[in-house]
Amino acid sequence: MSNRAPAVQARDLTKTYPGGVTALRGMDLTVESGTVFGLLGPNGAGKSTTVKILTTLARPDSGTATVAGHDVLDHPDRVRRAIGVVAQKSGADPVATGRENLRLQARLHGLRGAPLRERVDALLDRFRLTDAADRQVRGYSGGMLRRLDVALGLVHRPEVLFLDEPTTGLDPEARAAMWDEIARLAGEEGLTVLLTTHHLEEADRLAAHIAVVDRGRVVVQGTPHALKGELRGDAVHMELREPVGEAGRTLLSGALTALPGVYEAFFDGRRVSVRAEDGAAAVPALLAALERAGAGVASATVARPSLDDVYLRYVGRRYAEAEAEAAATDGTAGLTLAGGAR
Ligand SMILES: Nc1ncnc2c1ncn2[C@@H]1O[C@H](COP(=O)(O)OP(=O)(O)OP(=O)(O)O)[C@@H](O)[C@H]1O
Repeated sequence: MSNRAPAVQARDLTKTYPGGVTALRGMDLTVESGTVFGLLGPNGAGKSTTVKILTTLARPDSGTATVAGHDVLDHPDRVRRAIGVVAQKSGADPVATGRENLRLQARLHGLRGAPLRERVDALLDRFRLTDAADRQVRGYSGGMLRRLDVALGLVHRPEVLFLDEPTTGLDPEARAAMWDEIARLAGEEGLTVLLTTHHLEEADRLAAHIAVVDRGRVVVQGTPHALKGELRGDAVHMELREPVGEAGRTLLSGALTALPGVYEAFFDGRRVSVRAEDGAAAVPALLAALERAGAGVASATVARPSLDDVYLRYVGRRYAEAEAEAAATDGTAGLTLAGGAR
């Protein structure tokens, strides 16, 4: 970890949109310089609103934030010079070529002549776009377009790069390639990357630190390893033959956690998840306890705790459930976990 000042610091940010939707309820964040930080949460958790405030596109109702040492409210122009922003939607001009897009961006940042050409060539090379440089962007694949977007965000050598859902809409191969690119950014260039994602696996793979966001605040943060490590033992997931009601859940929960070496039980429809000191050893007793309580079990699996289990532990519901809830409230198609909900 670096001993430089944090790249991003936010304290107690709140924001309620006109119409009464409260997006942030006391958001606190500290992002160390030179790291990849993941803001992880389901759709509607408040990630984009946080990024809008940190990139000076929105004002909080209360709270403070600094980015690259500059206060976002007092010195928005300094913040803008220090950051690169790659929005969810591409900012590239589809009828211009990749090179033209980069040249324009470089000119907007005051580059001219040889330094401009060198910077554009270096970025085309760095993001494997040299061969496609003189083709119109509208013919680019999803992966190429995302790489161009990141290159556009880096033209002026920002200290902090904001990546909003960097792999949404990419196929698995392009997503894996993008993950490599992002990992390289922080590793090689000392850049700080703040990425927002609702993709559990993405946060797990890329981020040195993760803040799990739910309903406008951070519920837990730490390294993915530490977060998973805090969950002692194994996760045992069981599928019941029938869903259980509220009263049944309390009863079953009591019966399960009374077993030796079993810590916690969570219910989600027909799914029951417990954490157990030794998952495999606990399964027979768990199955017997459920059968005794009249709940038949269709299947059981044992796994090491995942970020999904971390989410369940701190938020009290499954990640996919939170996504579905957000989609139902917003009317958006929020279920794009793409293999991440484990
Ligand atoms: N301009 C706006 N006006 C009113 N409500 C808004 C506006 N922008 C966001 N919201 C609401 O604020 C809440 C938080 O939204 P936000 O976009 O910050 O979440 P998010 O975690 O980034 O989700 P997503 O990935 O879908 O963007 C949501 O309930 C959303 O509907």
